[in-house]
Amino acid sequence: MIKVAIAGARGRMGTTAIQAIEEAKDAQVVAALDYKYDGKYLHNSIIIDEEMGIPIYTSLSKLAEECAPDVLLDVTDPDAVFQNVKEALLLGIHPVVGTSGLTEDEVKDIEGLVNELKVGGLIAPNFSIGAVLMMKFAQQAARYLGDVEIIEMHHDRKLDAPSGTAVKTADMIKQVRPSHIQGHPEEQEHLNGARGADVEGMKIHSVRLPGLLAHQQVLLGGEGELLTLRHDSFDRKSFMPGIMMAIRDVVGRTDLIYGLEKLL
Ligand SMILES: NC(=O)C1=CN([C@@H]2O[C@H](COP(=O)(O)OP(=O)(O)OC[C@H]3O[C@@H](n4cnc5c(N)ncnc54)[C@H](OP(=O)(O)O)[C@@H]3O)[C@@H](O)[C@H]2O)C=CC1
Ligand SMILES: O=C(O)C1=N[C@H](C(=O)O)C[C@H](O)C1
Repeated sequence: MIKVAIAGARGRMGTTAIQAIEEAKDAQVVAALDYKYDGKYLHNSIIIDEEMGIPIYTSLSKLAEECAPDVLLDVTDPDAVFQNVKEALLLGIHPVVGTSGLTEDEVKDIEGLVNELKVGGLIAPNFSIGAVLMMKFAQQAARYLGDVEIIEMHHDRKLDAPSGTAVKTADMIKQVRPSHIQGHPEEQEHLNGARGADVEGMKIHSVRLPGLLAHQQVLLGGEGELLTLRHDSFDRKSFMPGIMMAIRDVVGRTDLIYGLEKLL
């Protein structure tokens, strides 16, 4: 049985992940890591005092001592994730990270620590299999259609922009297409941000609206043609098969995996 602790258990992803892990035969949620509610319990998404449901800890070392998790699933926010992952590694707990907003330097630091401690970890900017396929297809297509714009669209409660998925997509495309200026070389922005964020000439546009969950379009233009790749997550359940795949994989690892596509 794989013992999982969840940081961010009270949140939207945390709540859905608890259900998915509890439904699996080979994994169980043993504790929640939080920054408040120490000593309380999370039961059916409610914080209670009685000893029922998932115990909440504000200290990962105390949590580790009392619950001995194999994995820490982090679905918190960009300010919390780096510290949580470092502490988990130092305690010998395998981190599975869904939280977006880690910087390139932070990912490098985590990789250094993973290699030094030989405690494997996994960071997935997107756990949805469909989104991972969309990113792979975009990478494949960008070999031939090298002018790319990414439009990512999310719910308006999202803290970070651009999304981790858009950053990872641009990252994967960077590996197969030479950096170059897109659009007119003398184009001018008459309103700041009109052309979006720039990654080696690729543009990323972030949309935030109520009603949306997680959506992305990759537009690849060529002479007289346009290829549009689109993925939509309509429910957070779309991320659960990827999360379970990551939890099962990471316990046998001593390296860092960045991107679920490495497991497909
Ligand atoms: N990789 C993927 O496939 C996916 C990744 N995500 C990412 O997952 C993260 C969470 O998303 P979502 O569930 O929608 O966000 P929510 O805001 O619903 O949940 C985040 C939770 O983390 C809690 N939290 C904040 N800081 C800490 C901390 N230090 N320790 C423990 N808990 C903490 C928050 O508490 P409080 O409410 O008190 O602030 C909140 O309950 C985001 O970064 C999002 O981008 C989301 C979907 C898919
Ligand atoms: O905040 C979200 O909701 C999501 N965040 C991730 C991201 O930043 O790419 C993954 C998914 O898009 C949902």
